[in-house]
Amino acid sequence: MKRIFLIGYMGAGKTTVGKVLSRQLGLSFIDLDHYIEGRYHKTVGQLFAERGEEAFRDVERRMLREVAMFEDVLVSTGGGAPCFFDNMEFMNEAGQTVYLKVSVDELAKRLELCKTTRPVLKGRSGDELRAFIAESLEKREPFYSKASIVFNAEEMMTDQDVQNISQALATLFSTFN
Ligand SMILES: Nc1ncnc2c1ncn2[C@@H]1O[C@H](COP(=O)(O)OP(=O)(O)O)[C@@H](O)[C@H]1O
Ligand SMILES: O=C(O)C1=C[C@@H](OP(=O)(O)O)[C@@H](O)[C@H](O)C1
Ligand SMILES: [Mg+2]
Repeated sequence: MKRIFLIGYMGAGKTTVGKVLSRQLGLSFIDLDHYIEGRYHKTVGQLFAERGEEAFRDVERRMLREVAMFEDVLVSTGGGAPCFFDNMEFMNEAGQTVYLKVSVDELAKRLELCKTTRPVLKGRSGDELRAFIAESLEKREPFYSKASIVFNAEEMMTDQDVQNISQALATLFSTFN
């Protein structure tokens, strides 16, 4: 039985890479944000606006435990998920965690283009956006770095990169199973 959690900052590519990697590994794919949106019939933006971040984190915590009941699955989490409650320890016990690591400059570049769907970044741009990313990434890094595998995701993932992650995961699974 395989269960993988992709973690990392907003814009690291968890949703994008997760889809490809799950196919490569023959696993079902779940994006935790999309799962929450389906269960609550609301977007993440609406949940933040209507209930606030604290309530969203509680929903996220519960939905993470729900998807972790599934077997042979790859779960792409939201960027904040590993950094609240004991979620990171929980994921490490439930499966293998893979941190997609990307620099502040690259994240700022990517997120400038797709920040509207991310309530945490609302109203920030340019230097302010970059400074916000730098500060929050520093706080989150200690959680992310508890992952079983840290992968440099600075550049657009090539097929070879996906192969490399798959290979590293296969080695880990053979160690643990
Ligand atoms: N490896 C990558 N290299 C360059 N851009 C990427 C990469 N992965 C994702 N992107 C782009 O970055 C943005 C955020 O990707 P997404 O998969 O939604 O990230 P996350 O789920 O980690 O927040 C998207 O516009 C996507 O096209
Ligand atoms: O980092 C965060 O606090 C968040 C990341 C988002 O997911 P992505 O990392 O997929 O953008 C989403 O869960 C929500 O907007 C909050
Ligand atoms: Mg995502």
